[in-house]
Amino acid sequence: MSGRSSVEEARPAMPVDDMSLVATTQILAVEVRGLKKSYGLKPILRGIDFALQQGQQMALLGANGAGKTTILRILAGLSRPSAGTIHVTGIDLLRDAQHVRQHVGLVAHQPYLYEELTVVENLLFFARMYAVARAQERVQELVERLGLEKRARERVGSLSRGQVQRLAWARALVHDPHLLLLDEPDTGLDQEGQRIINDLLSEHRTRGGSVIFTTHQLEQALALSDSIVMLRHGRIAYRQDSAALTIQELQEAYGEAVR
Ligand SMILES: Nc1ncnc2c1ncn2[C@@H]1O[C@H](COP(=O)(O)OP(=O)(O)OP(=O)(O)O)[C@@H](O)[C@H]1O
Repeated sequence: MSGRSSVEEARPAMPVDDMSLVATTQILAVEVRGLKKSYGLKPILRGIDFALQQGQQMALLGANGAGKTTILRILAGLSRPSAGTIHVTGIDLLRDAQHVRQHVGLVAHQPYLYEELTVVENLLFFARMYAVARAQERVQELVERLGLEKRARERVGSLSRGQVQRLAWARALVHDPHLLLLDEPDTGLDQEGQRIINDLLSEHRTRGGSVIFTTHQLEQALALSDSIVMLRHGRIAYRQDSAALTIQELQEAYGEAVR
């Protein structure tokens, strides 16, 4: 991945489930402390703490409206927290959101694409925004990887839901980010689309990239994560290393958390 060395400052690494155990060598992918967010007078996040090591995948679970998307949007620099501190690959998000955005790719419910531009025009726009080297080649590569060749010159407004989701994945990956934030990322994808994103995710992991993803599929959460964090009423109700969990235990914990 590009640009990693620029952020390798000496921040300590902490396991996701215990902020008090401090290792010393590895920079954290994400460190969130005391995160709060309110919309008007309505508190949504009431004090969230977690950390994610480089190369780790975290599943963020919780009922509809629990605040999962809100956390991902804040981490992506699209929404400001009401309180708390956030570091992404060692960079203080509140001080330098622009720099953080260079390291983050987001696949969300909203595709964040320009409907009037074509597939290729959208990707070129984002590639240039992120100052991607050899933008044309990178865009071409992603169009092919996501199986969008036949739609490359069509406007986004004319694409199907699944094709838009494929393009949203390409946009999220165009600058080869360290951290992928994935909000129910297989929504709308057919079997082939799911196979493609599984391959892309596996390559991201192989390169040492980190992932935070949301899903309502508990089997998928357990299979694809190193750790699980569950939200309830704006707080973390449960966290556990995935390797320590069976699907039955996860279902039980989820049942309690969403009650
Ligand atoms: N822009 C906004 N203005 C006011 N309230 C908002 C806004 N965005 C989100 N909310 C509220 O914040 C709460 C958390 O929403 P969020 O989208 O983060 O939930 P979620 O856990 O991602 O849910 P889901 O599983 O349905 O995707 C909800 O009550 C929602 O209504």
